Amino acid sequence: MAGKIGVLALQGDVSEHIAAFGRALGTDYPEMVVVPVRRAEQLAGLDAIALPGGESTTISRLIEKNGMHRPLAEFEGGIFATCAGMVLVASEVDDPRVHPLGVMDIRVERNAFGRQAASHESYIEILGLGEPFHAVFIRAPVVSRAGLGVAVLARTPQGIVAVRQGRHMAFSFHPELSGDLRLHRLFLENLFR
Ligand SMILES: NC(=O)CC[C@H](N)C(=O)O
Repeated sequence: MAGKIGVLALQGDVSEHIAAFGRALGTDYPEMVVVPVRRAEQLAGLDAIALPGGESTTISRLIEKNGMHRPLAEFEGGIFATCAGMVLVASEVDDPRVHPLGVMDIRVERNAFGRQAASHESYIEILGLGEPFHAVFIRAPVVSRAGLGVAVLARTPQGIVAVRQGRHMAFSFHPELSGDLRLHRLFLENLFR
């Protein structure tokens, strides 16, 4: 199947997302490519887009500056959002500097793990995966409210850390950093089934 996955390339860990999706497509989707996306026109023809980790206030500002808020909010493909990306896909965020896209019915709290646990790694259970997942949290957000149409895939004592709504998935942690591509594969299966 030919097709394209975009990675929003305004700020954040863009190259890690490009590499991880490239590997996840591997032999299962050999004709698909991964491309960086910086302008609204580049959204046309994408099957999905990844919103990377980084600084959500900065990415939000750049989305506005590049006229991409509405095109992203209306994007019809799947969205794979990690960390700052999870903040951006929300419908409600605790920080007024972020103008979220409202594509998932979730409320998100930025930097919700407090100073001690701000950055840490742990194995967590995720719905749909047989074995625990090595999750890398870096000043991670949590979901404090998930709407009725949202499937909660994982939670920690601090709150919900993985969600799916239709074709979209969002994670508090960074699946693009741990070398485990099961969540990328789950996303692709969910997108193309
Ligand atoms: N690693 C990350 O993406 C951190 C996200 C950051 N705390 C934010 O809300 O923008």
